[in-house]
Amino acid sequence: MLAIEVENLTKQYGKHFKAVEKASFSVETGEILALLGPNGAGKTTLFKMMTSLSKITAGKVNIMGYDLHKDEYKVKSLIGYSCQEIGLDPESSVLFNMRLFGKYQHIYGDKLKKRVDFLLQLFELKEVENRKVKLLSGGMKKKLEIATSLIAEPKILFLDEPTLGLDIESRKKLWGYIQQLNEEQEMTIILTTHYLEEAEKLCDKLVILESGKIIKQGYINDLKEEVANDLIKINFSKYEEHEAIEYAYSKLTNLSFVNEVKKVKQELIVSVSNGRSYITDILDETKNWKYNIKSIMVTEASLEDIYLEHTGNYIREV
Ligand SMILES: Nc1ncnc2c1ncn2[C@@H]1O[C@H](COP(=O)(O)OP(=O)(O)OP(=O)(O)O)[C@@H](O)[C@H]1O
Repeated sequence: MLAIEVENLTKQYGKHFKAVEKASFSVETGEILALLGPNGAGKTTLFKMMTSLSKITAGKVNIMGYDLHKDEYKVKSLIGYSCQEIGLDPESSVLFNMRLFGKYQHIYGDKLKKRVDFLLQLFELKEVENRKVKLLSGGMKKKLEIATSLIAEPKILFLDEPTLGLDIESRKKLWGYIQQLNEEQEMTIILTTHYLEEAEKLCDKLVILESGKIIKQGYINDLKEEVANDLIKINFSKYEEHEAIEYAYSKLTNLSFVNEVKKVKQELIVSVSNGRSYITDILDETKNWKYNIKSIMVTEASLEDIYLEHTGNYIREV
């Protein structure tokens, strides 16, 4: 069953600027989808429209078969939304914030107490339940943001930059919680991220957004297969980089087994059908070059290569 269906979703600010333009994609129940894109691509705007926090200019959102426009109340009962601006009160305790968010969502009494307790255990926040939010670490705050969005037992979870600014250890821990929610509770999850590693680790599906438009989408495995080629990445010494890249580019594009050569910043990326078997041919070719090669590496296509293939740029990670 489709959990999320978005059709031609558009957000216009003012007369001419479209922050999101005709976005269409879908997510099956139990899948995790990543919306990937640089700053200002329109990820948050898309999320806000899908969660009815921002008015839709044009297009449609269906959540578990319910039209957001016609059944807003029902849709809201099915989703949880976690973002930085969620509005935690920094001067109050973890417990107080959790209970307050429960009340916002019309959950009271024993039911609220049990749910809050369950979530604090799940996210290992029980020990700090009486601590003021302003005294929590970044990782704890992120966990609390997610926990508050889960109080009403949503079927679909929206996570806006769930691990932004966290160190890699805290990030990995949060990935564990997200996977647990997905696997144990069959929760459908849609998240925005700048981190390719995050999308690769967690997600089944990918939507790449640039300047408000979807430029590529699909299952990560299919997208990797599309890139199909292995990539041989060549770097040169800094002082002769530019000249060397131009020279190597002209030489490599003439080799019969090379499918494509791309110049990306200080790197040459050579696509070949079977990198491992051709690496010696490439090394032979480079023997006579007068330029110093700093490194030469064979890799299988990664999410970064998929991103590069479709955007022509490495994603700017922050
Ligand atoms: N209320 C608004 N009025 C006018 N323009 C806006 C408004 N909100 C957002 N924008 C613009 O819409 C574009 C998309 O912004 P959005 O916050 O959705 O991007 P994003 O992909 O989430 O970026 P980031 O990763 O930096 O959060 C940006 O150019 C932003 O400046």
